Amino acid sequence: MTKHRLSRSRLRRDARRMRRAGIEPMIIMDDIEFDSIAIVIFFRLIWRYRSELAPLGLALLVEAAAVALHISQPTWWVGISIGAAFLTMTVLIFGRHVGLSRGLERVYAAYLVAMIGGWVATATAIGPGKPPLPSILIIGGFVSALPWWVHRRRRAKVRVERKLAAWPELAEQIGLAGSRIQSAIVDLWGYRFRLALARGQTVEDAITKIGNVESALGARRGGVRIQPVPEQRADRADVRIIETDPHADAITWPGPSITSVTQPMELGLWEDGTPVAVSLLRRHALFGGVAGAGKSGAVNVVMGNLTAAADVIVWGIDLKRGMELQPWASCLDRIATTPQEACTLLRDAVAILDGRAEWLASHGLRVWEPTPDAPALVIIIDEYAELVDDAPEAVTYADSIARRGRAPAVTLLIATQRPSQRAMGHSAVRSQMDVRLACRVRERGDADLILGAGMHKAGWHADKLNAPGKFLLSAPEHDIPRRGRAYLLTDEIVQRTAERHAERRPSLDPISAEARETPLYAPETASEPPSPLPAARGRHARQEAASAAEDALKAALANAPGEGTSIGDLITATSMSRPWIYQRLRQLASDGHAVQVSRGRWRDRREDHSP
Ligand SMILES: Nc1ncnc2c1ncn2[C@@H]1O[C@H](COP(=O)(O)OP(=O)(O)OP(=O)(O)O)[C@@H](O)[C@H]1O
Repeated sequence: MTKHRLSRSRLRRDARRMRRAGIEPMIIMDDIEFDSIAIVIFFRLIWRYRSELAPLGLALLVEAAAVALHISQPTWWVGISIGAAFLTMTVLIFGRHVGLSRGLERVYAAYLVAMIGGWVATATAIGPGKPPLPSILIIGGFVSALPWWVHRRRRAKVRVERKLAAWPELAEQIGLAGSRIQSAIVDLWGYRFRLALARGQTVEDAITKIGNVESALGARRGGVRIQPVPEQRADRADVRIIETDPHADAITWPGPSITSVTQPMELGLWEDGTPVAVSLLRRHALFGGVAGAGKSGAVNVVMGNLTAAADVIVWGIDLKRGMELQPWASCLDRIATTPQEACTLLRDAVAILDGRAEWLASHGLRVWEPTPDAPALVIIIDEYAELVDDAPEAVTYADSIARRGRAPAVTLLIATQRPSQRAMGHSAVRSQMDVRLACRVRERGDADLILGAGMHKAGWHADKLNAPGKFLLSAPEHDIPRRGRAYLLTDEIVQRTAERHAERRPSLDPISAEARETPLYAPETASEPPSPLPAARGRHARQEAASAAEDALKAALANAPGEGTSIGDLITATSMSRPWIYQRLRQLASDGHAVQVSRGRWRDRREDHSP
């Protein structure tokens, strides 16, 4: 046999060529010891199966520790017992902070700590070889390892790790040579990883290779999605592998995803298993679809989230005698179940909107920033068509809120089966909806009614949705037709969530509360369309109105008698609302220009009469 001395780089090059030709290279050189190959293979196997072998490794470690402790420190068993008990409690109580998110996982980890601690303490005292300690270690260790071996998430993680370890080779075969996997996450529906592309490769290159990626990773057809990363780096791509269809069954609501109305809330999952997140801050929403398509289900998800946020108040109108919203009654600041109540509720909302708009204008502010002390107001109207039929005068208020409610954070969420012109009361409400969620509809035209003209033609096929809770979502951040499925809240979950959230609901801020008590537009005239506010007439007109009112206020204070003038007189003199008057009086008082003579009576500051 001729001896060949080959350089390593040459070997690697040849091996690569053979692989490309479909031959798995097997290089045997007579200067390599067979036993060293065996050792390498042995350690490779151990590394490959490290997760499955972890219990064995742990048992060996425990045995070694016990031998060492028994020989050197046999009296330490007391300290070890106390330490183990302490650690067991710590794992149970604080385990969630180290990744043990589920209760069962914490119990298992605590059980292991207690078992190992107890065994090591006993072995330290009497010696690890003393019966029955060896049999306890072997049998107890085996039994304790069973949950670890069968744990679904662990096995899925290991399977994905092994698959991704082969990526460099796979990437070379599918034309993405040089790309690297930066991080991977395994979840319920499959796994996803971030790909660092090689120099010169683009996300579009990766997208054109989707079929090859599916084949290389053994995924199902259509089971791989490749997208640019949110940070818009051209040399990175997010790859998602869907192994289980997330929409196959109802998806249980995982709990609220927001703590503030300023955050986007999760309504459900897209087909690729990623969450559907949408913001409702300063946006009106329309949920449509045939009876039984899941509108109320989607409203429940919104309720579950909004009631978890401390900076939003929710009012509800449910003319089906409260059938849909009643379970949330404890979290609703107000609920209307009759046409008359609905009308009053919407009229009050307009008064609040006006009060806030005026306050914003007088402070030179553009929008109402929700906080727990000054919460946003969301009005949920279930089956809007019933409101139109039973309380037509309420539509004027709804229209007003739809047109002017965004900046003062007074918004509508309307659910209706078919938002035709008639069902919407021939108002502009539908055109003002910023977020549109279409569940299944009967006819193509109905998709356009909910989502907007021409949407069906553009691929928004809400008539093809085939299960309750499935939807298409159109919003400023969602402009491509993708199917989502809403989370499902069972009646028990709704009840439990409402009970839990009821304690932490905010109340109306003073500006809004005062505006509601003293509406800018008197209730008698309420059924007429409200006249436009200064805020709606443009900046110049608003400034003029504000400065004229300011002058009138100062003049009224200057002309006030010694005992001061009443708030009612100031309202008459300025034609402004009570909150505006109070706010300006507070400001003038702190600047030293006005004084409160007695309760509700004010005048300007005069040297001779100063109190
Ligand atoms: N996200 C969902 N996942 C699975 N099933 C759902 C989902 N949403 C609703 N469903 C099922 O569909 C049924 C009807 O849903 P829902 O009451 O929400 O429909 P709807 O569109 O509000 O109907 P209606 O207009 O009559 O009030 C529910 O009882 C539930 O079983």
